[in-house]
Amino acid sequence: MAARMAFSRLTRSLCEVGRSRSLLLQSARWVTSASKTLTVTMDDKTGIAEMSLNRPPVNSLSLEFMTEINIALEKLEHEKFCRGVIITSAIPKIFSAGLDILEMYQPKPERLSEFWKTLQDMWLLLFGSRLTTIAAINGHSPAGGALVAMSCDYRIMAPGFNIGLNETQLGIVPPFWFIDTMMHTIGSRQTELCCQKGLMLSTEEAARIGLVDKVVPLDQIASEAKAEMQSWLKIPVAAKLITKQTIRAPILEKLQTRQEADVQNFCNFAMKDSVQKSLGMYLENLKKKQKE
Ligand SMILES: CC/C=C\C/C=C\CCCC/C=C/C(=O)SCCNC(=O)CCNC(=O)[C@H](O)C(C)(C)COP(=O)(O)OP(=O)(O)OC[C@H]1O[C@@H](n2cnc3c(N)ncnc32)[C@H](O)[C@@H]1OP(=O)(O)O
Repeated sequence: MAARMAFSRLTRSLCEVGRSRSLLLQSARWVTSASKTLTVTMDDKTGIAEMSLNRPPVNSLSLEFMTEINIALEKLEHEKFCRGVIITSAIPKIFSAGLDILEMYQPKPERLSEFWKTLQDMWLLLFGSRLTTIAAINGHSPAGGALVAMSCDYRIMAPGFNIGLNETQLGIVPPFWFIDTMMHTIGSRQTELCCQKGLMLSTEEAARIGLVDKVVPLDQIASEAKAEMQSWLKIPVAAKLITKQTIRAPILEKLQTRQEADVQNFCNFAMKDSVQKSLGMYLENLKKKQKE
């Protein structure tokens, strides 16, 4: 089943190489989508796209923001000239603060399930992408931010920031597919240590356990991400993609086959009084911290 899905995805990807050129294409470097919160540019010469997250103050992932990201990811996935995407942040010192906690705190039930479904879709698109994906982590990257980074093929991070799945610190549980993504990246023992304690690791600690692949100074992160991408793009595309899909298909399939149940579990869990109380206290502490 997994192999069949991987194969049909690959076939679809390769078929797209026959399609006509996008009308949006005007010059070597073009903007495929630009809004206040998301800019996606594509270099037609290299096939490298850059997706820059820009939702102040902290790039937290709201329903609308993730919808925008998903549309952009799908567009790139289907753009025949695109071969890789670098994901980074336009906000100084923050890659992404993870899920927008306000979406989970005192939510409207319908919106809450939509929110979760959109997050699932974002992960499925990114983790299952045919493109080579590199996270240029130029700021803090807790929880959902770490998920975005871990879903990429390669992570480059600047020193002075933190990354990790800190959910338990908020009194919430990292969903199984967050954990699976981390296990895929750093193995099960390190994942257990990191997830149970909700550790936020420094860049150097993250690099030591393989959560981050390369540490480079902040001012070199963009150029380093491009150089790294060039080296990935030299590998024969089909061989690289089939290898990626072989490794990732079972992990993707685990969520694909229980997406509905996962939405239901999440909504039930998030609506619990105890969880709402934890989220409320966490939000209050975040605000207090600002005043101190
Ligand atoms: C089947 C499933 C079963 C069960 C699942 C159950 C539960 C679901 C788990 C879901 C998984 C959750 C994933 C997540 O991503 S949860 C979010 C985790 N994120 C964090 O904990 C980060 C919190 N933020 C910070 O640590 C800092 O803000 C940060 C990013 C280091 C930046 O610091 P700083 O520059 O000093 O900025 P401030 O802290 O002053 O923040 C500015 C402003 O932003 C607000 N804010 C920060 N983070 C968030 C956020 N994640 N969501 C919403 N809002 C956020 C903060 O409150 C400030 O707001 P203000 O109004 O005061 O300006």
